[in-house]
Amino acid sequence: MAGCVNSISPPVTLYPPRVSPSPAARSSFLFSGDSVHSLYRLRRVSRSPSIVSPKFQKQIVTAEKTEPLKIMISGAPASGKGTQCELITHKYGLVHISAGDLLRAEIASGSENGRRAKEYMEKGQLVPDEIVVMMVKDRLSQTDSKQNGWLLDGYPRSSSQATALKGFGFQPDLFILLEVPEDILIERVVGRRLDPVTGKIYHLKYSPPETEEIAARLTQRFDDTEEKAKLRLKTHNQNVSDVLSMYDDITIKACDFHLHSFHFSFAVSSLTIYVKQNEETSVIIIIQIKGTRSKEEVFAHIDTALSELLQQKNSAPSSLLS
Ligand SMILES: Nc1ncnc2c1ncn2[C@@H]1O[C@H](COP(=O)(O)OP(=O)(O)O)[C@@H](O)[C@H]1O
Repeated sequence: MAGCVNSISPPVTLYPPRVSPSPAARSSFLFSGDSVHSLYRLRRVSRSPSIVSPKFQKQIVTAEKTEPLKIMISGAPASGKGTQCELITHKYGLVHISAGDLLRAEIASGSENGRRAKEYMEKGQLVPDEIVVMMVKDRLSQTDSKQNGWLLDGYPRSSSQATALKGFGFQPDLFILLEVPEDILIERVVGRRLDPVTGKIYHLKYSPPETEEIAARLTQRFDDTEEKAKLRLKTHNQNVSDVLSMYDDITIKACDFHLHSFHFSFAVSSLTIYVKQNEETSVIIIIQIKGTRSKEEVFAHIDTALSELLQQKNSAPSSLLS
């Protein structure tokens, strides 16, 4: 890989000169049209190459006709993933697949894998790939996920998990990363409670249960103590850059195959979007959102990105790529 990078001049790889993308393709990447950054970005894009090569255009068109949305969401413990997943699945009808929930179900089943998984979860460590990867792959392969699209929560947490899933042919359209300061996260985790009857999540201080009856039956996740939350946070911080760098690997691989690759990034207040594209992977967009904002504000950012993406996928081939 390193040899590959060195052998190609980065500016040539990332920004081959002077071919403008179509207006439709340009606008499809604008998530916040009124900001200075977006204008800057528009200029960057308009100096960039045609976003897709003719050969790749055919591949995208095919994918758009047949494939529903495929989203990955990542964030530290209590960063608001659960809340955002609920809002996303409610609006977009995606199948929510949480690696943590799959593992907890495995523990509840009493299986050997569940027993082993719990040992790692109690230490706030990643459960080994040989348990997690097939579990997630099997769930993604089920008919509902294939038909309705999926929202994969808490996976991948390492580049090896990302690579494994890619090997099975699962690539996301969008990668969402929720970022929240650590002190807030710990407070959120320690006060978090679950109502086992309704599945609703409460916080003892910020969203307390409505009645005494509910309060009496609330449970706490075994790994939601301060000590374990700190360990999970440490693991998350160690792994997140690894996962994000997985997209760099993809871009590097593109030059291995002598394909076009395309990459730019920009920031709009709390939202950062990176777009990388190559012939092998289609378009992957990473949005980093500061989860300290209200859940409505965070969702508004995600919603904008998803609507744009969906529109792009559903566009007639002629309007998207002409
Ligand atoms: N993709 C994964 N790979 C390995 N272990 C995982 C994965 N997802 C979840 N786990 C394990 O399950 C635990 C709980 O995960 P989750 O329910 O997503 O909560 P959190 O994100 O708050 O840690 C993690 O601390 C980890 O031990």
